[in-house]
Amino acid sequence: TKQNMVKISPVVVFFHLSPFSFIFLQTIKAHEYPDFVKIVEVGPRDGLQNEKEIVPTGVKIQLIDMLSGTGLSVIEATSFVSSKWVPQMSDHTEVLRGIQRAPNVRYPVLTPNMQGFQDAVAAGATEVAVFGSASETFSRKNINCSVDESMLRFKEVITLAKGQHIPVRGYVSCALGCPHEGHIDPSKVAQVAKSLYEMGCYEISLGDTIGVGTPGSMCEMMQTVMKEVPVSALAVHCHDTYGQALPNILTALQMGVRVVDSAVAGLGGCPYAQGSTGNVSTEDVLYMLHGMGIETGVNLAKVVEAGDFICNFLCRKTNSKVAQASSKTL
Ligand SMILES: CC(C)(COP(=O)([O-])OP(=O)([O-])OC[C@H]1O[C@@H](n2cnc3c(N)ncnc32)[C@H](O)[C@@H]1OP(=O)([O-])[O-])[C@@H](O)C(=O)NCCC(=O)NCCSC(=O)C[C@@](C)(O)CC(=O)[O-]
Repeated sequence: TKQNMVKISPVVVFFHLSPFSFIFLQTIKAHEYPDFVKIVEVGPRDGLQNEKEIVPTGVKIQLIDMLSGTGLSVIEATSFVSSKWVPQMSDHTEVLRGIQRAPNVRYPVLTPNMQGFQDAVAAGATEVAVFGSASETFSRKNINCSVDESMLRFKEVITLAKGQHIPVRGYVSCALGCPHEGHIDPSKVAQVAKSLYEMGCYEISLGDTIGVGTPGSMCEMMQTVMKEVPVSALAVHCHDTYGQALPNILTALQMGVRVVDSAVAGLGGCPYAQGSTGNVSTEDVLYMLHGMGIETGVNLAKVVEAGDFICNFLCRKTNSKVAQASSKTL
């Protein structure tokens, strides 16, 4: 049963993967696994933003439309950032205007500042996300300003969004490590997450931008952040560089997280985080959750189809282990 899994899984996961197992086993307070987990699909944005060859707008639209028919309730569609910085997202307006919006699906877009927010709203955005960082160096390289300056920009965006009843999600990048600074103190993650939450972000997604975290560091970071932000408002966003994304997600679920970001076919990587590989794949997350008896409302086979579509276009093998396995067994 789910309850039994809660009892044994911390032992299995922490014993094998973390040198700090015993410390964390003492301190972790396992929650019962939830009946339902919300998946935030970030493939069309985080998945594609790092692609060197420009993906045609029609392909992006078709991918989003296919994902809209899978049962996903949130699909991050694009970002309203500078085309000079991220050319792949320069067709943001056309993408947002071109998709067939399904009635029960939300399509948030990234907006780093007022210009991005205004352009997004003009293109029809009804939900946005601001993205900060727990690393000072990453913040400068990613959005060209300090962490404190970014908070001032986000405050403006959030205030305006609130006035227009537009929900704002917040990201904290480098929550488990930075490509430039290495270790990031969990208290810094907690501080940025708290600021975003207090400014009015309804949900804070904690990003392991370069996929270096382990269940040990995830547990420590979550414990610190949960002192400042209610766990019901937290999501995890794991990249799979070191193959730790699923155990990290499982750890977050054990600690009460109920929202998981993932990308179809495990596409992705941040253009300002060299060496980081794709996001955890939506297919692998779904397979794990469904296997644990946790519902997501998402049809795995349809997500695999969407993954096939984009991988065929990119002439690339999927990063999803589940999609690879199912193509052999089907
Ligand atoms: C943030 C900016 C825009 C600041 O860019 P900047 O150059 O510092 O901006 P500026 O205010 O100095 O303006 C300079 C020029 O940029 C323009 N500009 C200014 N703002 C915008 C805008 N919103 N959209 C379009 N254009 C914009 C502005 O109009 C001006 O144009 P010019 O007069 O030179 O022709 C820039 O640094 C940028 O676009 N950075 C890219 C950030 C990005 O997309 N990173 C990847 C996403 S984050 C991520 O992947 C991590 C995440 C979320 O997935 C979680 C995780 O894994 O950790």
